Amino acid sequence: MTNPITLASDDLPFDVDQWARLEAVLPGSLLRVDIADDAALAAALQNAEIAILKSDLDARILTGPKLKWVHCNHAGLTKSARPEVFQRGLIVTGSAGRSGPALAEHVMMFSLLLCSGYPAFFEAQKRHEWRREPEMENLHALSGRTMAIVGMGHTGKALALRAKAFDMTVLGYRRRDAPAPEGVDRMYSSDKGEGLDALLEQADILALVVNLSDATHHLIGAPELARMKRSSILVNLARGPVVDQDALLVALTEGRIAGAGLDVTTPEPLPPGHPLWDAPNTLITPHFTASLPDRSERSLGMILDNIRRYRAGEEMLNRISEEDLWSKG
Ligand SMILES: NC(=O)c1ccc[n+]([C@@H]2O[C@H](COP(=O)([O-])OP(=O)(O)OC[C@H]3O[C@@H](n4cnc5c(N)ncnc54)[C@H](O)[C@@H]3O)[C@@H](O)[C@H]2O)c1
Ligand SMILES: O=C(O)[C@H](O)CO
Repeated sequence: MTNPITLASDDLPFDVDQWARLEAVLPGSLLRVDIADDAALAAALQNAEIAILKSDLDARILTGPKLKWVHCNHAGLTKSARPEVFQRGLIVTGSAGRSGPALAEHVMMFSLLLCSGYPAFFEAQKRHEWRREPEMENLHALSGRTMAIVGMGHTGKALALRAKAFDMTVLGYRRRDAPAPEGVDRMYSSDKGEGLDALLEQADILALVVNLSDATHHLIGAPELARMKRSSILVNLARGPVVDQDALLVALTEGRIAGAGLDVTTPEPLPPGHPLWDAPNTLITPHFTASLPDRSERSLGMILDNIRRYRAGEEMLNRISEEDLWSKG
């Protein structure tokens, strides 16, 4: 069997042994390309049937007469998964799930810090003050409270298990109606005609771990924030535009919700003068979560499995569907 010519971007996070394992399944047909070299990339795309990339590259670049499959080593693809790519019949896959447990921990970190009033304690500590303000006493343990999860993919499922281990009630929201994953007390789905209202109304923590697509752009805006409890907290690990950030800023400033934990913003980086930095009870991390020790191995495993599936004509892992399209950005 001849191997398809496969372009692999040199910036993939693989060590020598991992590169050798990739080369071993594609003997004599792997083109390693310096992604910063536009001419080398364009030339390689003329011959390649498969492109394995670290970055979520712009769909306009991803053209070649023989190109059939593009893999981007990111979970959320918004630049490559564009309408023109699907019109050209390309298969697009990503690495969703390579960081699921770490993202779930980040949601738990924001939840614990915000519900335990940690930002105010930390400010007091920096001033060397032993301080118990009345509002500091109105703090909530996670146990017995409700975690509502929007997006029940790799991260959503990992988060459900962690929230359940904290004795929380766990609600989940996804597109398709299917049995509840482990740890989820009640699933809601758009296929059953259910909207987000039940989650918004019951959530103590509303966690966004969903793809950004045309369907989820500004999924949480002023009407949704108005339905949330005043004591609730919004956590966004997905992508900035899943939230209408202007509406969030108003809700935080007016005390419509009690706080926010944001690993993603609009734009990124968030400019130094942006008012969101100073929003009440808001924690911001710079799209940066802790890494799993086997993160690159998880990526390589998905790529090797998908090469096998591609050759066998089987359904591929993490294939982006037209429903996942983000055509506005
Ligand atoms: N903050 C970070 O560093 C970071 C890292 C990785 C991923 N992410 C973001 O988190 C998202 C989730 O990551 P993952 O690895 O769990 O991906 P995933 O693809 O496994 O999960 C996403 C889930 O969202 C669901 N979904 C999509 N559109 C929906 C809709 N309209 N309504 C309900 N559910 C919908 C999908 O069906 C899927 O189950 C990614 O898409 C990415 O945007 C952020
Ligand atoms: O989608 C991902 O993999 C992370 O957010 C990094 O962009």
